[in-house]
Amino acid sequence: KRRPRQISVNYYAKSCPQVEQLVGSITSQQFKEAPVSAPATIRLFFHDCFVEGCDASILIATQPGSKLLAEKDAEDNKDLRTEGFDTITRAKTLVESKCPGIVSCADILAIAARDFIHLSGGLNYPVKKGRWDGKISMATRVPTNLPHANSTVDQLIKLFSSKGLTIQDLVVLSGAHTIGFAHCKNFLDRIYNYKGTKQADPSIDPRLLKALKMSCPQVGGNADIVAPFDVTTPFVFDHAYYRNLQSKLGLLASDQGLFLDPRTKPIVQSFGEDKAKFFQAFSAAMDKMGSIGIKRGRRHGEKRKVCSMHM
Ligand code: HEM
Ligand SMILES: [Ca+2]
Ligand SMILES: [Ca+2]
Repeated sequence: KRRPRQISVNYYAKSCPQVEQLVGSITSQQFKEAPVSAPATIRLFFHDCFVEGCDASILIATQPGSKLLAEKDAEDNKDLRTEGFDTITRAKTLVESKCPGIVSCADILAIAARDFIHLSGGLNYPVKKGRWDGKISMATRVPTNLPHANSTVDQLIKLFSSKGLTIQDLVVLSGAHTIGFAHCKNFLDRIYNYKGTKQADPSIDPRLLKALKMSCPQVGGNADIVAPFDVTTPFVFDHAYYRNLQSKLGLLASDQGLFLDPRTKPIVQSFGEDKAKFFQAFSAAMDKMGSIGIKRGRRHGEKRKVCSMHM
């Protein structure tokens, strides 16, 4: 008999009722010790869901000596912080000690991402569970399934639509850039040579431009330097991101583009005005993103014991 491919909030009610508490004890500890665990884990969840669906494929380690790279070793995933992976490893170890063989890595990642949104000031929305872990993790599948810092709004809309996400979902989920940081290389062209003009993008606030140029020299800069997405509240989950876009304070071309394109600009404006509306829409969009490519059963899925290794 085929079980429906759906997930539910009370999926572990009988098999592991304390799963959210267990994950929560790890996420709150991590948040205190290393606050960057919040943006790190939220981004990890996004990069998981967009490649092969929300199935913890992002957590698989490349086999030692193998030429076939796993997703996490793809160029686009090189900058995923270790704090995100560490959080999931710790949570999984604790959950396995109390409920062995029950809870998927994919579900733990979904719960942890929500925890960090809540810990950072966002809503504590309910997380559906019942995802199985995936059997495929290939670096070659990554570049076409993830957006890039210089993606056009048109490309972003097409990519999100290919995942079942709307234009509104694109704008809402980009609001995750209310926390976290980006490396210079992701906006270097934008501040020194926008579209080959040898000039900065005209849609950057001059003071922000000056500050970014100070942190990120055109050549010879330190590759580890990062700049905050939200210059006002980089560690607080709020709706400041949208206000910033209206003041030309977006960091990436893909961020600022949302205020330049007539299809997305009105949505940016409405979230800039209404925090509660953004929070509600963000919870709904995370639920939707968290349902991409769900696997159930042994034919397509597995329940890993260690998140970085297939069964
Ligand atoms: C819409 C297209 C998007 C593009 C082009 C994009 C691109 C990027 C880039 C280039 C970085 C910087 C990485 C680095 O330099 O270390 C980044 C960071 C981040 N992204 Fe996105 N992103 C997008 C959407 C999303 C979505 C949908 C989410 C989550 C729902 C998200 C969450 C984050 C977070 C939290 C960070 C900060 C990570 C950290 O500080 O460790 N992004 N993104
Ligand atoms: Ca995945
Ligand atoms: Ca913020």
